[in-house]
Amino acid sequence: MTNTAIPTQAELILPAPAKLNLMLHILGRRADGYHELQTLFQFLDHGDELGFSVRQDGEVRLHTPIDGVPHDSNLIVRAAKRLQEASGKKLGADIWLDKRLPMGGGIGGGSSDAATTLLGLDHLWNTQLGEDRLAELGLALGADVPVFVRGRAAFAEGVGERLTPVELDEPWFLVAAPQVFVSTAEVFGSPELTRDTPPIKVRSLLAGGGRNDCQPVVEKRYPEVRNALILLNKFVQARLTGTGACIFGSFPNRDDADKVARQLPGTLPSFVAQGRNISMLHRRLQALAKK
Ligand SMILES: C[C@@](CO)(OP(=O)(O)O)[C@H](O)COP(=O)(O)OP(=O)(O)OC[C@H]1O[C@@H](n2ccc(N)nc2=O)[C@H](O)[C@@H]1O
Ligand SMILES: Nc1ncnc2c1ncn2[C@@H]1O[C@H](COP(=O)(O)OP(=O)(O)O)[C@@H](O)[C@H]1O
Repeated sequence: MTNTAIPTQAELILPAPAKLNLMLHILGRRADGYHELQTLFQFLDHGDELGFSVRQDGEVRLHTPIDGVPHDSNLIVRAAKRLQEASGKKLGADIWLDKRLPMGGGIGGGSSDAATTLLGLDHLWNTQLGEDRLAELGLALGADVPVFVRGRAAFAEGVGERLTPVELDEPWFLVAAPQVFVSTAEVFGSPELTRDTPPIKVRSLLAGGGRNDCQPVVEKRYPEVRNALILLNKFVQARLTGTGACIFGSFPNRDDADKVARQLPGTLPSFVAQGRNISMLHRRLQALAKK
């Protein structure tokens, strides 16, 4: 397949997969206002794609702008510059992005782009920083970046930085994207948000259960999300990922998920993808390391 967003001269092309929060509990609020969470992350085999080439002049240039996101605020550029600082490398990069994931949807596109940039440039610049340091750099960019750097499905605690890898089933998911922007800050700032869910052990979670504590708040404040949940719930148990707006349901095989996708209205864009315990990014990097 040709990729028009990424030119053939790119030295390295890597995926930036989406994630789902299969459950998300809010345990409390810290002194700095951030919320303590317990959440279960799994990757999808669907995502953005990034192309990278080394520049000798030290400049970082993203050639595919995102509407509404200034060049230097893009998480890709911020990740590249943090890596330059931390590694002391004088090299730069030309970067291209094929944006396929809906933005601000709770499926982690921006965080995943940042992690792919950290790992892609770590490879091309040969920084030798190691995964722990890269995850630390990622955390400074966003709470969801470390799980993408580690690349293993995980039970996350704290604000998402304490990760316990888990082995989950890998079902097919139908992910639908209500056409509304949900503000993460608004959801966490809502007086009606449940903030006192008791902590659970990863073992009991894997036995089934869990919910998304943000869902009632988002359903109440965003009718587009509530209506999409009502619709998808006619076919499968539907749930919010992160703070939304995306919702998902799981299926034992691709055909069943596709059948439901075909019955959704054109006003509710969706995609079908398989859950993955090892991210596509890590699979690709492992394959490169073997060459
Ligand atoms: C809750 C999750 C679950 O995956 O939601 P999604 O972004 O994926 O939907 C993430 O951890 C989101 O992390 P992150 O992406 O870093 O959050 P930001 O957009 O920076 O947060 C915006 C605002 O939400 C609040 N916030 C965010 C995360 C958190 N654990 N507690 C909070 O109180 C803070 O007020 C923060 O300023
Ligand atoms: N490379 C990027 N891709 C997507 N969003 C980005 C990027 N860089 C910065 N952003 C900003 O981050 C916000 C959240 O993006 P995203 O990661 O897609 O959502 P979520 O955190 O809900 O999963 C966007 O609305 C945008 O303003």
